[in-house]
Amino acid sequence: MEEYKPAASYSFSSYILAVTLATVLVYFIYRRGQGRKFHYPPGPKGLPLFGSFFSLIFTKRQEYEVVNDWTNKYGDVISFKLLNTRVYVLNNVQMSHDVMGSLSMMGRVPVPIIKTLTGRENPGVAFSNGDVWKEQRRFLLSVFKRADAKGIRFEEIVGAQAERMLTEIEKTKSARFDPQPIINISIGSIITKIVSGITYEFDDDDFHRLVTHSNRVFDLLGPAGGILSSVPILAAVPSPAKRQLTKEWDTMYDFIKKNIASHKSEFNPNQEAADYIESYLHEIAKRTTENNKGSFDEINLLECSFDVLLGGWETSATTISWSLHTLACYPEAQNRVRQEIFDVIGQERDPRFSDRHQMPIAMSTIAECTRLRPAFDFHLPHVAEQDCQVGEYDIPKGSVVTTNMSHLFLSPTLWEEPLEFRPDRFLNEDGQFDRKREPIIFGTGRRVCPGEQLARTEIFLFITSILQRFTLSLAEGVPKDLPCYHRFTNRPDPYQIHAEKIV
Ligand code: HEM
Repeated sequence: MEEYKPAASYSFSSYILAVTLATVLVYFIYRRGQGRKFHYPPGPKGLPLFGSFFSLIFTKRQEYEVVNDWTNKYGDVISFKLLNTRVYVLNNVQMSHDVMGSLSMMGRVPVPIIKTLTGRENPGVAFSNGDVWKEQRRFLLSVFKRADAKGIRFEEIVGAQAERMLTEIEKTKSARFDPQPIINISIGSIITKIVSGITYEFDDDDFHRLVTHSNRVFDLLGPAGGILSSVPILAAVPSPAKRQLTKEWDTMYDFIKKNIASHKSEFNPNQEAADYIESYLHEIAKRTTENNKGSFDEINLLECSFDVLLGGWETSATTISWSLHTLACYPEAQNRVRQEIFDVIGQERDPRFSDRHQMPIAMSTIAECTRLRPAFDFHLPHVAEQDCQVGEYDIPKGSVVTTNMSHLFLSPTLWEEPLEFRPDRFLNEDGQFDRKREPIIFGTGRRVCPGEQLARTEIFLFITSILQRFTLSLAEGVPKDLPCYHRFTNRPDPYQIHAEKIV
């Protein structure tokens, strides 16, 4: 295998090339746009043609820090130009629900790598648009909705992997260890089981290759909600990092293609589907009989399976990894959740997802963990497919719109002492979990995360299973304010904890 050399997700030279290309393009767009008057929200003025591009490039600060300065200056909705694209950032939950829920706001910026590898402009669910997106998303949701009733059983799959994770943690015998690889592999096993039906051994060669390549994809992709990566002209600029990403992406496709081929060779139309690929083959067969193929074919099956792997792996693993770090920092909070676990579930029975209804302390503690350490700074950007409005302002067709989670979750204007860990902020006067205040980690509107139910099951079962059996503490030298690695998600830097078994 060729040596893997990590590269920055978007290299500086790419941006310089992009600037040159964009200058020409923007000039023509600027000329064409003369005479049309839109009422834009306030925001940084930026430079003619380039807009605020250089403010985000020529800085050592993170993108979200720069945008939060603008947010503090300009308010609930801000807008600015990046080359030829107008970007809107929503800093208000209700506004995010209203705008992202609009029929005009369902688009995504296309990912050129997908076209390079599949030869098709618009396949899959996470980066597709129009009728293909509607059809593929509806189908994915219908498969996930059937979960736990028949076919794919989320709770059973997650419970089995939680058990394997506990066995791995127990092997550490209270010595310091990094929980992230264990969480990553356990979540990866859940998502591959859902897509392919196979439970891989942790040391299976195929599975190991997939873990390695998917980690590289997550590293190379850059922030999922990144504002610069949502500018179409930049997404199209070639770079060494993108060439490397294309290779890694293709290796993940190979894994899925192998699974599709083996499912096809064993396909029995009279047998109930037990995983996503099988459900999809049933749909293709049914539609062929009805002479109503729609967008159901093997390229869409490949891309949708990839999207589920991509969307459902690092996101959940990052959220759980941060939660374990946070809980290890706050032994008092752990004790409160543990007492609730003992009261509601006891020490013998495994936690069930339905237990959450009787467990306000656990739910509010999980909500506070996700607020304090959001997996993304911004929601995956949407593209306006038609001219539309946000309050009194215009959003012209083609604009990119995102929601600023780092502001909504951590701003002192919205939360009392936002950097303090206080799970009780999510309890109402009756001591019940107040769902209305919960951080909107799964997005809002029509493209809201279709894996929400699965992710909630994973987070709840993993955290309660660990706290039922172990007391967590930070290993010596690990900081409470652990830095994070801004890649596909805000992954924690490597850290170590102790897990002391409760006897
Ligand atoms: C804690 C875990 C997770 C978080 C924080 C998360 C968050 C998100 C967010 C913010 C979006 C973008 C929503 C938008 O565009 O408005 C999204 C989309 C998506 N997520 Fe998740 N997600 C998680 C887990 C999962 C899981 C487990 C799966 C699959 C099983 C999944 C699959 C997807 C897919 C396919 C999309 C694209 C939907 C579309 O474009 O229509 N996610 N997720």
